[in-house]
Amino acid sequence: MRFYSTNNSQVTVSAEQALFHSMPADKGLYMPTPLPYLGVTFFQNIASESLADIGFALSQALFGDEIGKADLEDITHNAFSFDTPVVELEPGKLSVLELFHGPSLAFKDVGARYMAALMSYYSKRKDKEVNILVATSGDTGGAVAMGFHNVPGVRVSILYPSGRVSDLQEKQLTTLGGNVQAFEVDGSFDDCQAIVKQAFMDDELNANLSLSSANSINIFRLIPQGFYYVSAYGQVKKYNRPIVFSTPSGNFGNLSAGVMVQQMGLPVDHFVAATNLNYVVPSYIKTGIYSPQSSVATISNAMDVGSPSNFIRLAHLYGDNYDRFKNNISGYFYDDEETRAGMKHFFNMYNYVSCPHTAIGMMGLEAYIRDTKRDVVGIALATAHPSKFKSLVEEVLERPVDVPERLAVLADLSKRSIRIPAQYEVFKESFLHTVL
Ligand SMILES: N[C@@H](CCOP(=O)(O)O)C(=O)O
Repeated sequence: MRFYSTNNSQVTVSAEQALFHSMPADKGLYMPTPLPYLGVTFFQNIASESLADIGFALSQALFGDEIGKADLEDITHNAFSFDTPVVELEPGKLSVLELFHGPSLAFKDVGARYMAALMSYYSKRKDKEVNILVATSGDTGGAVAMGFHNVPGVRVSILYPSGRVSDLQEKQLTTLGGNVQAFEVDGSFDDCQAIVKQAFMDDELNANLSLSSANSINIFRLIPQGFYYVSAYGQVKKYNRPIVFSTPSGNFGNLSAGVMVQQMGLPVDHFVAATNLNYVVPSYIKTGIYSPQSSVATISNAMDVGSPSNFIRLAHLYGDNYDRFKNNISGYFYDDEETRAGMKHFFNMYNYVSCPHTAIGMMGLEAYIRDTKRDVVGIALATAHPSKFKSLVEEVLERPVDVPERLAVLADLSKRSIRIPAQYEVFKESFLHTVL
């Protein structure tokens, strides 16, 4: 498998180059070519395995010519020591796919840990330290910090918007130390993402350092996110009815990963893109006009993305055809008041405690089923453990929320961050000071 740039399909690079360079110099994003059609039978055969075994089977189908079987087995089994259960709220109709059983209690563990294992594999033959730059609106940072903590030959710098992540999310980014450092940016997630992207285009930085990204701009953060759609399919295929996934969305990597496995042959009937007030994609689906905006701060902060990086990937997956796009994805969005009401509704109705992002996915799914009156197996992706948003969830549901030990221990640790304005030159100077 090779990887082309969304800005120039003629130039392709190897998996290793796409992994370490993250972004092509022409400012596009890498896409796999060819995206193999593996067929429904392939997915039927692997879907009931563990997440690690699904990951292994798919990795072998995709990169088996580049990485040997035993190494791929190590990579996937090291990455996925947890599973992604489907919890049925209304059997055969409405379920949640719980993606928060990994170390950082968010779905990003899947991509971050796979990438970390892959980088460790390739890094053995590299002589230069790899500098991972990552922008986060909440969940990516924690998963990347934990996934790459103490990985030899790798240093991680996390940029996050000051005051716009939850307390426990911030602790995950700022307390590990060692090879992980955090930049607290006076700005939005989009400012953090713009700084990271500018760093990848900076000749001076690239001449001196080996820079890579662990955001979903890196195709290897995104590919493993397809594995859990397969796992979910394995858990509900017994119903033998059309499957609809509702994906809470911010940077749209999660949804792009789902569409990729669908195009490889996973039998998914339809997707719902569910967002908060950062609704540029639902708005595109409605109007055909794509118009990125400044991000709006909401209680579902991890989805506060006004200019989603992966829109371009989605457009490519549909051959830049608006009708194909809107026939396969429906869009729904919710403000904070509706999100709070949704969290209460799912608790009262099913005794299910959800984080605000998951509630948005569940509301989008309910709305799709109500609007279309289709008889489908609906699965909403549960992206983060509710305890990551402890104070909000407790306030909305008026009940205490249990915090798993691995998160609770962070509460008493002191944060260490480097505070900077949202200015590239200030970041660059400070970053160079820490890494050179
Ligand atoms: N929702 C994200 C924003 C970054 O998205 P990514 O998928 O590109 O890493 C977060 O939680 O940080």
